[in-house]
Amino acid sequence: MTDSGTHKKNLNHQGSQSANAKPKAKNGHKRPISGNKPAQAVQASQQAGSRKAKSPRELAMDTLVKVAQTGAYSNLQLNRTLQDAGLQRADAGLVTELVYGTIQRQATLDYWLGRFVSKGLNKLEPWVHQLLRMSAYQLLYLDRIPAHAAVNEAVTIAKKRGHSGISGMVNGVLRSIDRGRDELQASAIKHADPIVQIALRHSYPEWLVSRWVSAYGADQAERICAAGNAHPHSSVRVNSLKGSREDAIALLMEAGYDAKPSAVAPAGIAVERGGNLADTAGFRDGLWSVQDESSMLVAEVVAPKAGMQVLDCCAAPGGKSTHLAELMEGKGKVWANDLHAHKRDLIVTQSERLKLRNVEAITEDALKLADRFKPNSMDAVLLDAPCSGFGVIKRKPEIKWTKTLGDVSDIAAVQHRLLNAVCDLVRPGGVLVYSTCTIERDENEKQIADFLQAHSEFELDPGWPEPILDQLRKAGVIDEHFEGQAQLLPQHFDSDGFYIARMIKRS
Ligand SMILES: C[S@@+](CC[C@H](N)C(=O)[O-])C[C@H]1O[C@@H](n2cnc3c(N)ncnc32)[C@H](O)[C@@H]1O
Repeated sequence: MTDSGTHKKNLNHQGSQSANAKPKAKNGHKRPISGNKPAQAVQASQQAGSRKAKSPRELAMDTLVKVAQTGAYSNLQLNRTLQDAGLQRADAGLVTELVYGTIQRQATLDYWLGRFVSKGLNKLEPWVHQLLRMSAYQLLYLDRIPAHAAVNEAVTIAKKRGHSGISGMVNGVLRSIDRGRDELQASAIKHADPIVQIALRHSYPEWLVSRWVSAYGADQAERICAAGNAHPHSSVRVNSLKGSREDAIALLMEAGYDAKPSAVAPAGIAVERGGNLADTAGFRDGLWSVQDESSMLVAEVVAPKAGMQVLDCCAAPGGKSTHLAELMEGKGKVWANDLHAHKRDLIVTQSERLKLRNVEAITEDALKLADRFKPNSMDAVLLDAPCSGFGVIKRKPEIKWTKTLGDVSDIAAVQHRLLNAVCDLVRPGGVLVYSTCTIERDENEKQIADFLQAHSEFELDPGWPEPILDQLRKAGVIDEHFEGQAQLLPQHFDSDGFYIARMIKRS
């Protein structure tokens, strides 16, 4: 059983704003840094200098407070912070590491902090609580930040923001954590209840662990939790209309990326090292798109043919619509629909960048698509439904703290309505593919079982492309009983957790 919490990350940072201080995960991957624009950076840091700029740690602390208090997505809030501050790359990397890592590990951090904060963590001011979490994260999870740097910087922030009692308390608590470092390992947390133990070791809410233990067993549940704390690697999908995967790999390697063919997606390339993939010539020229490898399987499972009419009901920002259009060799039509008018532009921008002429972006509530299109008019319909998102926790760690059991049943009810609203658009003999980026059975297998029970005109279809089935079998995702639906867990390919069901409408 993996416990990434027992290994400290190798972070080369001396606590100052050093240029070579690039945070690294324990496996050598860097977290993607967004909002890092050198020209703006220089200008903004000059402006910031005259305003008494905040240190990277103070910026990280403020970001954590905002995410916790406003429910903002961590990636969006972090982008805003980085763009406003205009940090050098190394400092931006430190802020990124501290924000994601602290949110990821907050339950484990609170478990240990609770021992040393005598008045109780819930009595702390929000900024003090986040400062302690963030500093304990450095002490317990980041190898190359010297303890004195983590503690001193925390005390400096506490002095700047609070009274002397607070800075004294921060100093005392962090020094106690530092002294006990060898004992305060996630793997040292023992509890008679395996659910509580997994939840505390890997930092997840108990209700979520409990559901995963029921659905997948304790061993797999613990692997899911560990995988959700790993650094995500990047990946791109090659535009098959513009070149081969081999050519794209060669271009990426030339540009300094460590690129290799995806273990699961035929058009995918896994990228281990390098900068922002959306900031490459190949991306701008439409040679590739940035997409998770599990997500790339969805259009492959739809397996559309050139000339078909295909409807993507929930399409923005257009990752799967554009993939469908590529697989159709630019012929036929992909109707790329989304509820939100402002998201239509995202689909148009991607289609134009990829030079795809067979994507038509439309704006409609998918519940009303039956008013716009005739029954039996589509060769294939894709419902990539809104979902709880538990498959993408490693990219959006706050999901584990913000989503509730009530959210799961609410979104499952929406998915049920969406499936019922769009299924009549599939022609007899046509295909309906349902997918989510979650690992919740109520939104996946159970959703589809209920749908098939109510719609005897549909049946699951195991006729997926053989190269994909082969990889899924090798990874243990499916077995000889495969019927046409698969649940990828985040540990299977180190990619997102995804559910895909392919159904055929009987002729
Ligand atoms: C999982 S995301 C889709 C991702 C997209 N398929 C891709 O691969 O880029 C779900 C999308 O569903 C849209 N959505 C939510 N409710 C909807 C509805 N009732 N009708 C249409 N779209 C909806 C959201 O705006 C969101 O963009």
